[in-house]
Amino acid sequence: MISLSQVTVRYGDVTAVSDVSLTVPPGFVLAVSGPSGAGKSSLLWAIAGAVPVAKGQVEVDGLVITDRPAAAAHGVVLIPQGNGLARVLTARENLSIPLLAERKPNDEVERTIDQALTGVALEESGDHLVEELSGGEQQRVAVARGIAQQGRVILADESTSELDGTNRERVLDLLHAEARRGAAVIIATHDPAVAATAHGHATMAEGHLNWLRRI
Ligand SMILES: Nc1ncnc2c1ncn2[C@@H]1O[C@H](COP(=O)(O)OP(=O)(O)OP(=O)(O)O)[C@@H](O)[C@H]1O
Repeated sequence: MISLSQVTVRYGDVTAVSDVSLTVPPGFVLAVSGPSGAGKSSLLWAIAGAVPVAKGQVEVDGLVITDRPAAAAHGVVLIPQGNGLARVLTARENLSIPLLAERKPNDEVERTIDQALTGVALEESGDHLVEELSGGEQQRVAVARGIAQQGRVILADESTSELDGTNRERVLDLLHAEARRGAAVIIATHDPAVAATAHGHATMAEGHLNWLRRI
């Protein structure tokens, strides 16, 4: 369960997120849309513990989120805009880093990576360097890395923006499957077709959140 109460995020004089309260229970997908600069990424970063909260509180399943390492250890997975992949490592290596950090056995890590790459139809590309992959393929690697972590919260920031229709459907199916597994999922998106698949839909404007369809 993601619970935000009156969360504000500031960068100096800029208020990126203003007094946002929301809950996303396990099993639900929330889409957040809104114009560029509205505060969508900052909202996800706050939930991921990647930016400090100036006011209010973020809680995930009872844990107050204060920093990224604690949030990650608690199962808060961020699939960042721009993918956040190491370009000079292979797709497999990128997927393995968070899994090995969890000290999972090697054979389990390999199995999980195979499943995740197959899920995004990149089972043949695991040994390619990220910099050799197309933009859309890199985006699918980032999604596979997020899915492989089996988090309790999945935060997908524009994770379908570079995909064709087939791959967009594939990624949306994966994110919905994560929700059915029990994750609480938030997708930041400019794409109305993506938002239409979610259980709830909110928009952001100048840091404020407004519900179009409530969870
Ligand atoms: N690190 C930062 N330092 C200063 N200002 C920032 C920083 N990151 C974001 N901002 C500002 O905060 C506001 C919200 O940005 P944010 O990236 O959260 O919006 P967004 O809705 O995700 O935009 P986009 O759709 O373009 O990704 C913007 O005014 C942006 O310029």
